[in-house]
Amino acid sequence: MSRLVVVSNRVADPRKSAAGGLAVALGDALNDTGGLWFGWSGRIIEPGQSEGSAPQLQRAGRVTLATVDLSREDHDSYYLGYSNGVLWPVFHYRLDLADFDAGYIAGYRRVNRLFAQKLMTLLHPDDVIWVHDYHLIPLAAELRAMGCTQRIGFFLHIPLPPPQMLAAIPQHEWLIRALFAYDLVGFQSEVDVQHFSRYVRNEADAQVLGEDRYRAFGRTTVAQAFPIGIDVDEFMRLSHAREACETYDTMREQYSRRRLLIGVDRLDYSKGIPHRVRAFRELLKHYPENRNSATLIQIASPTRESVDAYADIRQELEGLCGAINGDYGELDWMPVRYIHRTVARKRIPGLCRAADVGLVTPLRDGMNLVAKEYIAAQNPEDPGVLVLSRFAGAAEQLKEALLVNPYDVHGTAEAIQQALRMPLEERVRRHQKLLARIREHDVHWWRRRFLDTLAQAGD
Ligand SMILES: O=P(O)(O)OC[C@H]1O[C@H](O[C@H]2O[C@H](CO)[C@@H](O)[C@H](O)[C@H]2O)[C@H](O)[C@@H](O)[C@@H]1O
Ligand SMILES: O=c1ccn([C@@H]2O[C@H](COP(=O)(O)OP(=O)(O)O)[C@@H](O)[C@H]2O)c(=O)[nH]1
Repeated sequence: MSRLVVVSNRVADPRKSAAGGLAVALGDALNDTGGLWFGWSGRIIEPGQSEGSAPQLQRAGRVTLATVDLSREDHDSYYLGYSNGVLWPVFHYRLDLADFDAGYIAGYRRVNRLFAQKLMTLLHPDDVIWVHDYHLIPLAAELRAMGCTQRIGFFLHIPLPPPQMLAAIPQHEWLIRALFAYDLVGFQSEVDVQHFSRYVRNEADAQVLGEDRYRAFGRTTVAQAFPIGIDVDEFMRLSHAREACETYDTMREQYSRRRLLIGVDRLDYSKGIPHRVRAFRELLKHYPENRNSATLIQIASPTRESVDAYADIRQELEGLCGAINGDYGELDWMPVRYIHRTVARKRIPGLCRAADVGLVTPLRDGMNLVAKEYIAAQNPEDPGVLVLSRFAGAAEQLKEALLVNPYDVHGTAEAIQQALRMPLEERVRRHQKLLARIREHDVHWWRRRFLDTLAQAGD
């Protein structure tokens, strides 16, 4: 059997918990198959420190982790600059936040070449290589230029914007051309595939060879949607572990007379947290029965703090939460509990189960695994209600959630009120359907379907 080689910017020990959907999902997928997981070590070498030449290898159960360090200059231009200052905002439809500083692209190319060079030394002839996310779009092109003939697949965890928006990136053509060095390109949702298809037909004169195959730039690739899932059984086991039960008991005890709403996100502008908090304020304003009762716990895990837009959103959110607590808080009740820390993954199921309403309202999101975790954590006999943005990739699958437009603050407040008032019978009915769907399309299904399609692509 071929060995699976996974490549992603972020690498995490799959036996330990991680914040961030990609690390969680890849850990779950690799735990199934074993293999090699290659990427950045998370360490930055400051000027004057020496850079090791070979990747560092570490055994983690059935998985070998192979990581490389990055120099400060490479980290800043490749990770903070081009990946998170250009690609992340544009791919999340935020042209206004993109920083098209010409300097970043050189670092992005350099790190992709460095990854390719280091990875080449570890490859076996029959390996199957699976590259992940926007940090590494040109990796296959670099590997091919170095003589790599193995099958290579790519999965984009974030949305692909419409062609006109993509075209705002000065290197858009180079990026899409680079995707054709892969045998298979996977997206989270059908909308993303449509955007890819429109781009390559209109901007690159691609020939469409059957439903999913495209020929352009002298190469053929297959493009399809593979919505990522969670490991439902593992998450349910986590829900019954000691830490989750303790968290659940504490929350239920503290909020026994109150209704609890939960949001769990990285503090990213794509997650729509300020819009959500405004919708919660609207709820308190228009439905006074929720005052002194409904409490929003918002976990906002720190992320990419040296990128300006992330510092701005933190300030905005802190101001908003403070204002709502000032306006509506009582001596014995604060409407918003805002926690700017990463909460250990083992605590997440207990928090979700204790909450009457799960708020997942990104302005744009590739998938959003928290939406699926919220469903998996519920008590099937008395489940909470998921309020989900129509702009999360998860909305294509989770139609029985209460779907909202997060820009419509008043409409979102109405949906929250509907969730708080929903009768038990309707909650159970919706939850059963949602649970069946996340079970059917879980993380194992995602991995199998992608790798089976990759095995056939290019035949
Ligand atoms: O590695 P970081 O810079 O700390 O960021 C964490 C991850 O964020 C993004 O996650 C995406 O992948 C999830 C799983 O497919 C998906 O549910 C979510 O919608 C995406 O935002 C990013 O794409 C990853 O590369 C980061 O590791
Ligand atoms: O404080 C936190 C915040 C998030 N997460 C986990 O990080 C992942 C976030 O994935 P998602 O796809 O929702 O969004 P991303 O952060 O990858 O954009 C989920 O598994 C969360 O349970 C966590 O363990 N602790």
